[in-house]
Amino acid sequence: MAFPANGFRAAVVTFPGSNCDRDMAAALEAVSGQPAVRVWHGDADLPERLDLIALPGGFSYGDYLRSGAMAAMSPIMRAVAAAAARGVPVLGVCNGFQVLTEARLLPGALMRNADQRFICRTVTLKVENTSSLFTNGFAAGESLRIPVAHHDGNYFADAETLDRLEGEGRIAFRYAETCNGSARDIAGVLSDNGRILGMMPHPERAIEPAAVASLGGADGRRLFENILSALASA
Ligand SMILES: NC(=O)CC[C@H](N)C(=O)O
Repeated sequence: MAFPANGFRAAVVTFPGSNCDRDMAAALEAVSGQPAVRVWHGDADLPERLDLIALPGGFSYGDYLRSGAMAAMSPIMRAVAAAAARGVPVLGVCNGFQVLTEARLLPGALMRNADQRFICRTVTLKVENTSSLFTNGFAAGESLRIPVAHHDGNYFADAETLDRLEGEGRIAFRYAETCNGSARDIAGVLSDNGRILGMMPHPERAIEPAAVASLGGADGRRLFENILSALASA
């Protein structure tokens, strides 16, 4: 994929208990051809000139207190918030989504799944937003097959916030069938400027075209391709 002179530069943050950071870095490298910079939660600063910050899945701080609550207080999250305020795109997947809500970079909260069980399977998502840098290559209403693996994926926000998110086109994805009890079947939400995406499903586990559907398929790859093509044409 063509990309401007300096090449695509993404950072992947690792918290104690992250377990999808390597997969996220591998996915970014597979799609962009550029190695991702690995950043530790205790770092005070991010590398310069980033095109994307990825907060990966996992069980940061053992999910103690609430999933993502302690990671949201990590030194690196001050730098992430500052970069996001400058418009640097941020992708939070699963635990990364939990961290983004706990850090108040996205509205709402991820509660325990409605049936109290850990859910680990590939689900069908319906694409709702097609204008953000993460979703621009999808068709409205398109179905994607992406794996989920979480016990705290039950998205909650008050009715007024949910109405606002819907009115502003900030629901990125919905579950095609009920998954974890999420309000209005929300699987992913965008920030008001569309440059922060939090989603429970794992696109980095669905990037290998050769993989059969039971290994995740390749629909997640398209999300990373969307980011690259949006940035390349910006
Ligand atoms: N795969 C993950 O990121 C797990 C997220 C989270 N700790 C949960 O189980 O809810």
